[in-house]
Amino acid sequence: MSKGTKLIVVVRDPVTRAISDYTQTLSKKPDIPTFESLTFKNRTTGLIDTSWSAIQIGIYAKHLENWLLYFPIGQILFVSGERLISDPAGELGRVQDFLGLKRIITDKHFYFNKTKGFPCLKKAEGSSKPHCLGKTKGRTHPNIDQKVVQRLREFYRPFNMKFYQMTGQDFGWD
Ligand SMILES: Nc1ncnc2c1ncn2[C@@H]1O[C@H](COP(=O)(O)OS(=O)(=O)O)[C@@H](OP(=O)(O)O)[C@H]1O
Repeated sequence: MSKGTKLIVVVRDPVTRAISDYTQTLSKKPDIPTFESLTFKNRTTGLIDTSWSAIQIGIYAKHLENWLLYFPIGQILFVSGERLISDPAGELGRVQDFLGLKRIITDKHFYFNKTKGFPCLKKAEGSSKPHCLGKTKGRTHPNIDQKVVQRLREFYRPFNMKFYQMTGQDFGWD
């Protein structure tokens, strides 16, 4: 990879990310254990299983430490997955600026689709029709035991703080 390569990384709340990841696996393998049981090495002590990829991927600060061995921070853009939903044009504005492109994609390209519950394109490329992402994006997540969610929030907090500090951005995941 060229030294000047620019990287764009979309990050979202690691707890929601883990549940989303699990939801995707569940859709392909309905017989897998529950999210709650996969989360812990030891549920009684609350020890999280960081070898489970759904959990591990969300420890962004650790991954960033490794990437910084190869790329300067200025070559990496961190896109907020939450803002990609609440303000897609704003977030894509940052992407276009980062890539040195003219801001061609703006608010006027999006509308909020109430059925999908997400922003969609008013016109897909090369078509005059609106376009939303497919059924595999924006799935309903299973209900997860709130105590497990809370334990995961606690687990991720220090890593999130470190990540905000490293990127100079507060993603507001607390
Ligand atoms: N506009 C729009 N429409 C639908 N979905 C949207 C959109 N913007 C962001 N998202 C969020 O993207 C999540 C899926 O993206 P992933 O990165 O998990 O996709 S991938 O499976 O890795 O390709 C998906 O996560 P889930 O909600 O868990 O399905 C969405 O929350």
